[in-house]
Amino acid sequence: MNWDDTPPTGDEAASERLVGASADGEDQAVEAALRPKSLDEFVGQERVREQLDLVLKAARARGATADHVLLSGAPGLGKTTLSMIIAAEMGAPIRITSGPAIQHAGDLAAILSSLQEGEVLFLDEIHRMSRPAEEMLYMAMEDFRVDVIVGKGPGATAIPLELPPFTLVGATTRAGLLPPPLRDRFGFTAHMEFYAPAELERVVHRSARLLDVDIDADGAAEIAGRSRGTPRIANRLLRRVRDYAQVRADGVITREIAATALGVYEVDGRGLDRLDRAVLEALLKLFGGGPVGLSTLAVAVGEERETVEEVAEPFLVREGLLARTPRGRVATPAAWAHLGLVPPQAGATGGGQGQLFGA
Ligand SMILES: Nc1ncnc2c1ncn2[C@@H]1O[C@H](COP(=O)(O)OP(=O)(O)OP(=O)(O)O)[C@@H](O)[C@H]1O
Ligand SMILES: [Mg+2]
Repeated sequence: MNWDDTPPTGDEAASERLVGASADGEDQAVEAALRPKSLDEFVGQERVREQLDLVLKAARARGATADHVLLSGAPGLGKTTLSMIIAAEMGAPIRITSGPAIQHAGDLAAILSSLQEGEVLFLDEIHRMSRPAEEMLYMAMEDFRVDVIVGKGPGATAIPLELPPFTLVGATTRAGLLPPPLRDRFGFTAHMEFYAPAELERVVHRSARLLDVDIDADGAAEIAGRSRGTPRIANRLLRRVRDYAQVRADGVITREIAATALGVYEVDGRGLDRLDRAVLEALLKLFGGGPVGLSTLAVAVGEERETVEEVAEPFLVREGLLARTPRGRVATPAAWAHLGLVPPQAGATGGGQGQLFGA
């Protein structure tokens, strides 16, 4: 569970997946091209957009620098995109860095002292900043001032350094890991939710237009439905379906083309991929729907514990297909339905293990 020091194996496994939400190398250039440039272009997240619109408009009207903004939400929901939009809407330059890149307080001092007035400092993965840097940031955010320590030991002195007013935009996938003093120093916190299917359809249509891809309404709906509530995944699936439409069809993306193409890539109608389905299938077919311990389940699918827990399970839980209980992993009725299997008779539950059901 310690994401601060060692990246989990699950993270690595996630980056290879078509339905993984984190960015991988292949995505970066296209991703930049598909980024909305203004709040108006930004699809969905109505509440966040309206609140942010007010914050930015008010700051602009006062001729002031906008309040610090914290963006929290799962990977691929648009945090980096929004940070760039904030800068664009304020007509301000943006400096981009990340928590892990700031090892020492001195690194942060160097960045802060070189900011221009009104500049947006985007601090990605802010929960992974080092402790001393974090403490320096408190003062910088509140008083636009830092104390630069010169020298070591008893002879060390703190030299106060005035900073120009700037807007810190912090992004985190794990708001819960932020120390309260840091969280409290943001004037505005935007919590980004997973996108509704209709919103993802709009994302798909917009990206298709930018990529010059022909797609009909049903085709977009099919891709949206398999995108796990995440624009990054929607864009990635769209590109794979485009390839398929180009090579195996006339280039136009219809529902049938989208479904067949994503079938080739083993992304099912609900956005589950091979790993997700393997976990569900083992849970249902080998363990009668559970409860079964995580380790046992992981061995059954031939994966690491962490991979099952961090890569497959979060989405299965979110989708209401799997529950984590004190006694172990349990499948919900929706899981049986999704795999087209019949649950065991009521009353036959309890031990659960060793029963074989379905095909
Ligand atoms: N609201 C949106 N409307 C249209 N496209 C979006 C929206 N949000 C995100 N995207 C698209 O999804 C991709 C990923 O977004 P972004 O990089 O901003 O996510 P992120 O939250 O910063 O992810 P991470 O946590 O991995 O850094 C971008 O290429 C962008 O085009
Ligand atoms: Mg990002």
